Amino acid sequence: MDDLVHATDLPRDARSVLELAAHSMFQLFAETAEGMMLVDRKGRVVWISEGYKQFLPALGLKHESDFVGHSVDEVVPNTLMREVIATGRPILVDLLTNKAGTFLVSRIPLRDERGDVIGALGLVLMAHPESTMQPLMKKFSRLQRELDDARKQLAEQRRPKYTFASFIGSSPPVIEVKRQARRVAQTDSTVLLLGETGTGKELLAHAIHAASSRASRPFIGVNIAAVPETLLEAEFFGVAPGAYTGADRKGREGKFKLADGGTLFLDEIGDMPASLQAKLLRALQEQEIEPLGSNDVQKVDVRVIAATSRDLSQLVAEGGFREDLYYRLNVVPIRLPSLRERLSDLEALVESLEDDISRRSGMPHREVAPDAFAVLRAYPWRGNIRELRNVLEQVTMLTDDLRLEARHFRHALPSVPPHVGSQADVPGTREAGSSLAPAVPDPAAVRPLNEAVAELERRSIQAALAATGGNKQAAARLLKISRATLYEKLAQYGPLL
Ligand SMILES: Nc1ncnc2c1ncn2[C@@H]1O[C@H](COP(=O)(O)OP(=O)(O)OP(=O)(O)O)[C@@H](O)[C@H]1O
Repeated sequence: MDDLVHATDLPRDARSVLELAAHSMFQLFAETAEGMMLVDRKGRVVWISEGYKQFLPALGLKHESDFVGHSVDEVVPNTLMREVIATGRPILVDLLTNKAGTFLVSRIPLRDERGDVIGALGLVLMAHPESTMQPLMKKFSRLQRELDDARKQLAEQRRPKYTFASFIGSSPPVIEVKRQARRVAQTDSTVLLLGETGTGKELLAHAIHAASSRASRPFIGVNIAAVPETLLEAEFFGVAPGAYTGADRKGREGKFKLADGGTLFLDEIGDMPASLQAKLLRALQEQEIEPLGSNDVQKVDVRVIAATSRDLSQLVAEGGFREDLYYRLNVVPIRLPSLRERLSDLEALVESLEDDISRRSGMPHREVAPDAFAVLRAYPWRGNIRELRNVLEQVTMLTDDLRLEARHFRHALPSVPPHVGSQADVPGTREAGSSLAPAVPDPAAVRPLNEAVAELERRSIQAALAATGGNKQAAARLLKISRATLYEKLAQYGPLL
């Protein structure tokens, strides 16, 4: 606008270009807007476009002369044209509602060569936008809903996921584990959770955090086995700005920094590469980290809970784990019992897991029959509670029956001899590992050895993957084969999960 004010200072041809531009803009607006009006500095309507005439009947007016020449407030209820003239400030987009309906409007002050307001231009950009703009409004409300959901999810994630009450079980080894965990929650000591895969180490780590004074601060977990070795250092300690080109150019905070003030859960600590063990030890001892590509040392305040399903002391003896780091982590070791050691918790666990499965899937709650418990007790549960959950989920999805019986579980647990859970079997007392009489084989069921071996191999891999929630590294460990061999077998047998 200032440029236009000083248009008189321009050479003649430049001025005429500006005048032409203003003229053609005026024409363009008059033709493309649904309606346009001009008011003078007193707020009187001096002109309306052809298009504007369509609104007159809805405003209760018959002729153009009932509108033009009148004060704009008289003929257009709720207009803000006078305000624009008084302030000299445009209202570029506004919704005007009056007896004629709702309109998307724009109001622009008009100035003379000295810059004084001499009137205003009113544009009806869209009539009844509530219907025309519906797709846009819908998209907007969908985005708003998604934002609200994401906010809720984030708040949910930040809230402690599990408490001691979520750790189901009242067998003596579980009572002891909970007692130790409750005690250590009151301190800032490093905790080392030991136990087979799926025994609830991560759940217990959450519960310790939730019962500690750090509960309102973040709980950050890293599964060391799941992160490629080359990325681990950046994952832990972060990357300084400018250390890399590309996506990481701006720098990135590491998990230690993200857990500042809270708890850092280091799962599968036994898989920590030797090259990073010294740096981790320093972070634990000094509570200091050095992001990749930086010479700056940053202070952090982090409580570490580490977990492993491997025998760390043996790893130390074999030279695969630093002894000093082992002692630093092993301040308060807590050993979680395997499911085989606490079969008396099986019923409570099944009840709670079934509740959770039906709640999440929206399917009805299933009752588990006593003969089914006999089958569940006879199974070795190498994947522990995670495997129990997977089996329950699998069986629940495969049937509509509200009562899960032994027959439902036999398919999922083929290694349990067929007579277990049958009428002849007394349910209840047998623990895994007890000697069970093999069933008499039917000659028709005997298959060529290579086929039978392949089938057994396939099922074992399937079970290991189910037990580890699809974690191939952990599955390979359960099967006591290398990761490369597992990949070979997966290629041979096709997708199993
Ligand atoms: N005591 C328990 N009560 C209820 N659910 C449990 C219990 N222990 C474990 N779970 C459930 O079993 C699954 C596996 O538990 P979690 O991931 O904590 O085991 P983990 O020992 O950390 O396994 P991994 O060593 O493979 O990482 C989770 O779904 C968890 O909620």
